[in-house]
Amino acid sequence: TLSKRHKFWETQPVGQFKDLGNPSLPEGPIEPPTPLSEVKQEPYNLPGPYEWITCDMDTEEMCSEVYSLLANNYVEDDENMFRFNYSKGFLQWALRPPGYYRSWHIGVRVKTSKKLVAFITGVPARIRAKDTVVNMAEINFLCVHKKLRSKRLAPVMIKEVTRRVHLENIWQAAYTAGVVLPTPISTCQYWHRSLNPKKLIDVGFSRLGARMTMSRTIKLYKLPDSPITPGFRKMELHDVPAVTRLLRGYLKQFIVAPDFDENDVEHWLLPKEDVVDSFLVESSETHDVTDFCSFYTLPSTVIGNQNYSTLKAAYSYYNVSTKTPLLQLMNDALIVAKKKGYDVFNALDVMENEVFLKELKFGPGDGQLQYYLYNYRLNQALGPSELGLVLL
Ligand SMILES: CCCCCCCCCCCCCC(=O)CSCCNC(=O)CCNC(=O)[C@H](O)C(C)(C)COP(=O)(O)OP(=O)(O)OC[C@H]1O[C@@H](n2cnc3c(N)ncnc32)[C@H](O)[C@@H]1OP(=O)(O)O
Ligand SMILES: CN(C)Cc1n[nH]c2ccc(-c3ccc(F)cc3OCCn3ccnc3)cc12
Repeated sequence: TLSKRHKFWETQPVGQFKDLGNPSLPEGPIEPPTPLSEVKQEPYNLPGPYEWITCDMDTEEMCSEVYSLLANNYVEDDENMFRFNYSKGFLQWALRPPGYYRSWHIGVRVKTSKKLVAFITGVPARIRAKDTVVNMAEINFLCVHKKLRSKRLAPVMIKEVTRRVHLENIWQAAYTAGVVLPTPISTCQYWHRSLNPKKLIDVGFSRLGARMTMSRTIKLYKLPDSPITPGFRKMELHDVPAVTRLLRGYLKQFIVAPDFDENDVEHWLLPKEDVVDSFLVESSETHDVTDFCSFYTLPSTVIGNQNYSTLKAAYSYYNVSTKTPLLQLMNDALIVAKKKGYDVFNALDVMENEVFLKELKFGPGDGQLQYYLYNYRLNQALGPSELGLVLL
């Protein structure tokens, strides 16, 4: 990182590697807002054959085009064995939260063929950094078609989404990536818990442990048929106020976390089939909601395997334990995920997750997820357990 030149990122208001040793720089915005009249009014120039398109995710046709671009060209693991396969329903959910801007769903297409060849998105979010709640854009789904890589298209995409976010008078952003850029606010490790070990070994996701047979491995990961916590049930619409109170109280302990209100909780955490699952523990005597757990559904395409085409993966989302031990709560989450046919349950070591990762037989993944803020300086990097933010 110190030797690498970041010709684009060195021009951006982000923590720079050269500033790492300099603790006296003030925390907070790196650059002041620009007067709206001075924000560039017209889109950035694209290379000749390409044009911008604002992607209306409400239309089935556009949603399908975005789905296919990502399904074929989005993030792969380091060994190019798996590629994220976000579903159309998931993308519509992820991109249309309360207060979303259609103009922040940005595509690049070929002028002649109209083929979608690149994409980047932002959604509005209120993020608290220490004691300051900041209106931010969460940037995601940056994707350039495999055939158009290494042509410096990504910096143009990033500048264009930045321009459109500025036009809405928002000056900060949050994003995560598997690559190291100037400069992570936190580096997190991802972990995997096998639910269907036979399939995971067949597709090469996992390997049979030394001195382990397949039947011994299946036994090792076996789970009960039903959750064991009394009062454990699916979240419903009428639970939104109680879950919001529970979650807001819990997230206060983290240095960076979303500032969810009831509208946000209704959108992000109410169960949606094959998109997001959420459960809570309601005390039978007091009817209080004492605990909460959730995971989102993100399949991965298995690249080039005869027997399987897809890996069904659940990703730990937001979890709160105030009465049920987190270990027991997350074991119930594993049990329902297994029951629903998931092959693997993934989690980052953020929040208090390290309490359950080893205990519940998660294994460490082969990479890290870097967290970033744009135009907002924090003077020291955060440990994963100081982070209360999960991006999709
Ligand atoms: C106030 C509002 C602000 C809003 C904006 C905030 C910032 C939002 C930032 C975006 C957050 C997105 C978060 C997100 O979506 C989650 S991270 C997932 C990103 N997508 C993928 O990995 C999909 C597969 N890969 C691709 O499609 C391409 O490889 C991409 C498009 C990734 C790069 O296309 P390419 O053809 O391979 O490369 P060039 O066009 O030649 O460009 C090379 C330059 O791009 C820099 N680069 C590479 N990967 C990056 C990444 N993941 N973030 C940021 N920058 C990235 C790289 O360091 C270099 O700059 P440098 O020379 O300075 O080092
Ligand atoms: C977060 N969101 C921005 C998508 C995203 N972009 N880049 C990434 C790099 C890692 C993870 C990740 C996050 C949590 C997790 F448990 C496993 C993960 O990746 C496994 C490796 N992998 C990559 C693709 N297929 C499998 C997500 C992402």
